[in-house]
Amino acid sequence: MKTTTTNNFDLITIDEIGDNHLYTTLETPMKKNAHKLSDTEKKETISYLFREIMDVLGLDLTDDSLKGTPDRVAKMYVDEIFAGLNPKNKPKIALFDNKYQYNQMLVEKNITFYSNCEHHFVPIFGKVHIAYISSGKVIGLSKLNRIVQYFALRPQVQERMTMQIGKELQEILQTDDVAVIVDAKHLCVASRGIKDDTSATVTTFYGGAFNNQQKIAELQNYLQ
Ligand SMILES: Nc1nc2c(ncn2[C@@H]2O[C@H](COP(=O)(O)OP(=O)(O)OP(=O)(O)O)[C@@H](O)[C@H]2O)c(=O)[nH]1
Ligand SMILES: [Zn+2]
Repeated sequence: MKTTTTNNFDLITIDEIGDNHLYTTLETPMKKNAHKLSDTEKKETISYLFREIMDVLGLDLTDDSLKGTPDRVAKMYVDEIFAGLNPKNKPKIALFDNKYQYNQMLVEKNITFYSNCEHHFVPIFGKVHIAYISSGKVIGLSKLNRIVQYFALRPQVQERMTMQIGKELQEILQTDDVAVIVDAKHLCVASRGIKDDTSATVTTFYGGAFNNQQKIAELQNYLQ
């Protein structure tokens, strides 16, 4: 087991857990060879299995409204709401030189995201706010949204998604000076279980210069 320390976080790299898991604490836990099936094969299998679930629930799969649902769900999982599980869908990032030497924080706020809770497979949704200070490169604004979507389109927990976005941006932008704030509603809390539809969950990632009360206060000011 290797331990690496970056910013405030201890990243524990666990090389092998059991027979078929290979992940770090920051990565979405994936089994080995997760992508050896083609997208078509994944959809065929999911459709078959979802049909079984519907059948067990007693639904009439000959009904014209229900009969296409297994295929719809399979397509939605693979092509849409879980597309971020497949590295081939990672966005291509355009960086530009910071020729204008803009040296203050850039804040992209209110990025809408929809994800799904990995414990219950029901939606998590809300806003992501991102800030960074350039170390020489600037990123195309829309790419910030695309990075958020990539990590959101997986079964998630909010803490991991927040960290994944923050670490990815630090790597791409070659700077520690990155902040990520996620403000989200969890339908597993709102629509079932405890059924609290007023609470929200806030998670933060403050790297480098953002580990500073003044910087955090400045950022909070822009978010009001
Ligand atoms: N920390 C964290 N917990 C989450 C997140 N999404 C869902 N959860 C929680 O995961 C927990 C799973 O708890 P369990 O007791 O195994 O599941 P459960 O019996 O369905 O729990 P209830 O939701 O309390 O009915 C619940 O407390 C959820 O609220 C997340 O993003 N982060
Ligand atoms: Zn949940």
